[in-house]
Parts: sequence; structure tokens; C-alpha cells
Amino acid sequence: MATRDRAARAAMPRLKENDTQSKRQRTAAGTAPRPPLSTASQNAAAPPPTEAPIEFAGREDVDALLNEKIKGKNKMDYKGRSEQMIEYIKKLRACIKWLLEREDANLAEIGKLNGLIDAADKHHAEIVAQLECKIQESVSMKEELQKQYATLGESLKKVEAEQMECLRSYGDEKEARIAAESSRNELSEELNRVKLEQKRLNDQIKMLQDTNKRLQEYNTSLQQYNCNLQADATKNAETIEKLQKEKNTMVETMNGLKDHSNSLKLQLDMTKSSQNEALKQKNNLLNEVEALRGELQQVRDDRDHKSAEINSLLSDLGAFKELTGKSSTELENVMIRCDLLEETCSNQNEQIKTLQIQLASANEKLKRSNLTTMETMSEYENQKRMLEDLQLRLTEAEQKIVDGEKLRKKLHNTILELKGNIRVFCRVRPLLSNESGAVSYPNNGENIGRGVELMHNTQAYSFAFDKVFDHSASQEDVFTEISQLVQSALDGYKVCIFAYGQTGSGKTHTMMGNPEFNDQKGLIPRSLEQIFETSQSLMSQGWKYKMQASMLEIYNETIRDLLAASRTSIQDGAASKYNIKHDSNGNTQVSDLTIVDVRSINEVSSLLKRAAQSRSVGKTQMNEESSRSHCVFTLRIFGVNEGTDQQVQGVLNLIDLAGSERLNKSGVTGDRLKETQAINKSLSSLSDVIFSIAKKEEHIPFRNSKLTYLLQPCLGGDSKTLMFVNLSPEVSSTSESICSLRFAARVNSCEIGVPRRQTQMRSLSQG
Ligand SMILES: Nc1ncnc2c1ncn2[C@@H]1O[C@H](COP(=O)(O)OP(=O)(O)OP(=O)(O)O)[C@@H](O)[C@H]1O
Repeated sequence: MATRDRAARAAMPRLKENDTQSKRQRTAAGTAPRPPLSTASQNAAAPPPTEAPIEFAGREDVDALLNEKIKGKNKMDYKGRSEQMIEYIKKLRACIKWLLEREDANLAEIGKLNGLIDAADKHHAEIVAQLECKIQESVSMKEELQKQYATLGESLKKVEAEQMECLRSYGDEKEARIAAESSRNELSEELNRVKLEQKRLNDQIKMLQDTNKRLQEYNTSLQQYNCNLQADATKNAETIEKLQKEKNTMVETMNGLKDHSNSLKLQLDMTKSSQNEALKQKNNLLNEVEALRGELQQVRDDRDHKSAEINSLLSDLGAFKELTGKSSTELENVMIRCDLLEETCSNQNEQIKTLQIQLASANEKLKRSNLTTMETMSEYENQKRMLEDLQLRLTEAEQKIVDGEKLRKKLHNTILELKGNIRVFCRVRPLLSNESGAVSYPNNGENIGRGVELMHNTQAYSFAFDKVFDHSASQEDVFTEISQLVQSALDGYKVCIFAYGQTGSGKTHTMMGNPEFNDQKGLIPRSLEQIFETSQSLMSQGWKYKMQASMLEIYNETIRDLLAASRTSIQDGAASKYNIKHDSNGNTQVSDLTIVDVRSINEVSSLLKRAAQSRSVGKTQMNEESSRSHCVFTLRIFGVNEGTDQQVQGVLNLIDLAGSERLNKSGVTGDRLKETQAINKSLSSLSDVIFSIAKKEEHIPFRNSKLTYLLQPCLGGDSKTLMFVNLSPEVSSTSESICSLRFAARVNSCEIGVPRRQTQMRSLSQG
């Protein structure tokens, strides 16, 4: 069969090859025109053409050649016929040659193709052998698989039997497991409960340990801080005292020198006037001497004249005596006259001598007064130089004091900045006449001035803060402690001071006091006075300040503008205005809130009066008491130094919080209950915020109340915050006081971050 295929395949290419060949030749004939085969017959009469090669394109040409007929011009044209015959024979020969060539080419092609077919047959035989091997393998594999299938069938049967067994035992086990699981659930619930309890206890322990650790650290840092502060304060006080003494001495010396200089000036003036007098006298004397000299000359001339006269008279007399012998009386008269003249002459000589003596002594006096004047002048110059020297030293000493003060301020600020905590001061108000006290203070140990102790149900409670003011502390004492903090608002810090405590514990007294009386003024009026005074004194250093004040009240979570111009707008406070917004710099804006530019302390005083009036109007309108609302006074300070172009922007927030008493103690109902709940909500929001900050939680719930949202930049940012915890010392308030103190202690341990000063260069901010 294979041989038959091969023969058929060998025959097929041969025919194909002929076709291909003829096609190729036809294509070649198509592209290159060739002379027609009947050329000879057509040109029989023409002379025989030069031998052109005869080409065949294929079978058609051969058929055409075979069908060609030999025709003469007539039957007798043998010559023409024989020529055509010769031509035809030539063509036949060429055709036979072409056919032979084609036969050779075809044979060569057939040989090549037969070689290819043999190779393909060989390859085919190999593939067939491989396939047969594979088939053998598959058959043996199939047998193997059939055996395995049989074995697996048996195993499956066994497994099914086992599975049935297992299902039966699984049913039993399931029941047992359900029972075990229920008991396990019970146990795990118990375990979870125990774990939760353990976690809670661990947290509590950890918290206590943390608190303890922080308290210890805080205590150490406070001790360190205290020591440093005390050392600084002592050093600064010593330096200031020394500088003050030096300044006083200098001032005294300068005053003495000034007196001395004044007396010297007086003396100099006197000397000058006496010198002028002497000069005048001297001139008079000189004039007199001149006159006397003239007179003397006159007298001398007179005398000479008289002497000449006498001589002439004497000669006349002698001549007369000799010649005429006139009477002796006449002679005597002449003699008397002569004597008189001589006497006058000697008198005048005397006078001249006296005058000369007088002149010499006047000259002497003049010389002496000139000398004294010179001495006085040089002494005056010395004194003047000394005075200038002292003034220079005084300026230097004053500069040193200013520098020392600056350094102290800087150190103080650095300490506060490093500490980063909310500072807490405690103030205990005095007992009223009918009250008995439960508060005492440590009188030895490290807590002097910082500790406060309470007795409650025979148990003692001790607390320590940054400072404790007992009942005897005056408004001024309290202000002295916070004046530096207030001062830093002028330096560009945000400062927030708030008073916390139960009703009647002295918050309003501490914050506002009675501005009408000097010794009863609270922190707000005192701070404002200090800020205005300092801003005035800083003008000499090129600082110019602009201040803006606002004052609001938060009552039942509603803001009321205490500086609004009219009563209506105060009532409007209940509407949806007064939205609180904070910008990226931590500055707070309350929409529609009245902001007043204040230029003097008098303006602030009238503002405070206005606010107090608004509060009392609010009180009667809403039937509330002062203690039921939070009162927030804000002073914004914008400072620019004309010399250095430095700009600062500080804020001072002074807040009198609502009373912090608990509901069960107040025992109130109705509107008062609503008020108390609102107060408790905002104060508990305040404590939530502070404790979240203390725990460094990611989310601080500032937005939970208006108060905390308003204070957000002060509590959660870079401001300097101080809390006053006010206490009522009477026994009945002890439990409320302990609550306040516990809250204050936690606040005290709260780190809110490092205070940041808001300052920039004017050119930058304006560019
Ligand atoms: N340190 C003090 N020295 C003298 N008197 C004080 C002192 N502290 C408070 N008082 C007086 O105690 C009374 C209650 O004080 P104050 O009104 O300031 O308390 P409060 O805490 O502001 O109360 P409320 O929460 O009701 O506003 C006032 O008469 C006040 O003058």
C-alpha cells in the first residue's frame, strides 16, 4: 500500500511540474513578446531572415507547431514549400531539443523529489514505530490502572465502611463536644470576666504607677525648678540689690556732685560777677589812675610852670633886688605864694604816690581774682568731667539692671516653656465670722508655700501645687505671682488664666475683685494696668501696641456678648450668631462679637463697668446668678517695633468659670437643674479635654462644649495656661474642696505643649 502511495505521489509532482513549467513559460512569454511561429510562412516571399532561436512556452506552442500546415503559393511552388518544410523541420528540431531539455530537468526534479519522499518515508516510519511503542506503553498503563482501580474500589468500600463507623462515633462525639463547648463557653466567659477585671486592675495599677512616676518626676523637676528658680531669684535679687545699691550710691554721688556743681556754678557766677566788679573797679581805677596821671602831669606841669614862674620870679626878684630894690612885702608875698605852690606840689606828689599804691594793690587784686577764676574754671571742668563719668556709669548700671531683668524674664520664660505643663495656683478665701475652718498649710518641709491640707471625716488629704495662697494673701500678692505671665502676653504669647472652684470660693474676687478700690482690684484690672504701663514704657524702645478687648459670657451653652452696645443685641445672643472659629495660627474669632479698641486704662475701666452692667441685665432677664455662667475676658495685643520691624501678637484670656458644685449637693430642680447640668456638662467637657491631653490621646473632644471649643488654642496648643483653684475653707465645703483639688492636681500634671511666641518681621508679613 505504501509503495502504491509513493508511485501516485511520484506521478503527481511530475504533472504539476509540467503545469508549473508551462505556466512559468507563459508568464515569461507574456512579459517578453516573442516572434510568432508562423513567421516563415507569413514572410515566405521575403529573403530568409537571420537565424533567431525558436522558443516554446508550452504544450499550446507544440500543438500549434504540430498543426501547422505547409502551403505553397500554388500547387507548383515546390521551392516555397521546401523552404517552409526546412523551416518547419528546424522548428521541430528546436521543439524536440526543448522537449529533451525539459525531460532532463523533469528527471532531475523527480530524482530530488524522490529523495525527499524517501526521507519523509523514513521519518514517517520512525514516527509510526514511536507511536507503536507509545500504544504498547498505554496498553500496559491501562492494565496497571485497571488493577489500581480494582484495588481502589476495594479500599473505597473499606473506607465507606470506616466512614459509617466514624459518622456514628462523630454523632456521639458531637453530642459530647456540644456539652463540652457549653461548659467551655461558660469557662471562657468567666475567663474573659477575670481577664477584664485583671486588665482593669492592671490599667489601674499602670495608671497609678504612671501617675506616681509622673508625680515623682514632676516633684523632682519641681524641686529642681524651685531650687533653680530660688537660686536664680536669689542671684537676680542680689544682682539687682547690688545694682540698685550702686545705682543709689551713684545717684547720691551724682546728686552731691550736682549740688557741688551747682554751688560751684553759683561760686563761679559770684566769682564772675566779682571779677566783673573787679574788672569794672580796675577800669575805674585805671580811669582814675589815668585821671590822676593827667592830674599829676597837670600838677607837674603846674609845678614846673610854677617852678619856672618861681625861678623867673626869683630871678626877677634878684634882678629886682639888684636893679630896683622893690619892697620886701611884695617879695614876701611872692615867697608865700611860692611856698604855697611848693606845698601843693608836694601834696600832689603825695597824692600821686597813694594813687600809685592803690593802683598796684588793685592790679594785685585783679591778678589774684584772675587766678581764682582760672582755678575755679579748672575745678568746674574737673567736676563736669566727673559728673559726665558718673552719668555714664549710671547709664551703664541702669543698662545692667535692664539686661538683668531681661535675663531673668528670659530664664523664667524658658523654665515655663521647658515645663510645658498647665500651672496651678490654689487660693483659699478667708473664713467668714460664723464659719469653722478645715484647711491647714504645711509649715515645714518642701511644701511650704505650695501645700494645702484638708481634714475630712477624720482623714487628712494633702495636695501640692505651684503655689498656694492662704487666706491672708492680698490681691497684690496674688498678682505679683502672675505678673510675669501677664507680661508675656505683651511679648507675643497666648496667655490663659482661669479660675475654677465651687460657688462662693472667691473666683470672681480673684479675677475681677472690686475695681473701685485699689487694694481690692482683682487680676483683670491689675493685668490691664500692668499691660498699659509696660506698653507705655516700651515705647522708648520703639514698640507701639494696639489692644482690642472683648468680653462674653457662656450661659446654658449660649454665648452672650457683654460689650454689645444695646440691650437688644445682648438678648439676641440666644440666636445662632457668635460662632466660634479658629484660624491656622490658633487665633480665635467669635462671629458678631463686639471687639473694642482700647487705648488707655480708663477706657478699659469703662469697658469693665459696661460688662458688669450687661451681666447684671442678663441676670435679671434670665433670672440667674453670676455663678451660673462662664465669663471670658479677652485682650488681643498687636505690637510692632518701629526700629527693628519686629511684630508680636499676644492674647490674654482671663476666665471666671461657673461654680463647680455637684448636682446631688445643689439639690436643684427645673431651670436651675438645667443650668447646673449645662455647667456640669461644660466643666466635665473641660476635664475630659484636659485628661485626654494628659493621656496624649489622638482625639481631644474640644467640640463637646462651647467653653472647651473657645479655649481650644489655649488648652491644646502653644499657650501659657494657669489655673486658679479657689477653695472655701469652711468644714461644710470640704468634700467639694477635695473634688476641686483632685481635679486641679490632675490638671497640674497635664502637659499641653511648649508655649510658642507669635512674632514675625513686618516686612515679611507685609510682603
Ligand atoms: N481672698 C478673699 N479675701 C476676702 N474676701 C474674699 C476672698 N475671696 C472671696 N471673698 C469674698 O467671698 C465672697 C464670695 O466670693 P466670690 O463671689 O468671688 O466667689 P465666687 O467663687 O466667684 O462665687 P460665684 O461662683 O458665685 O461667682 C465675696 O463676698 C468675696 O468678696
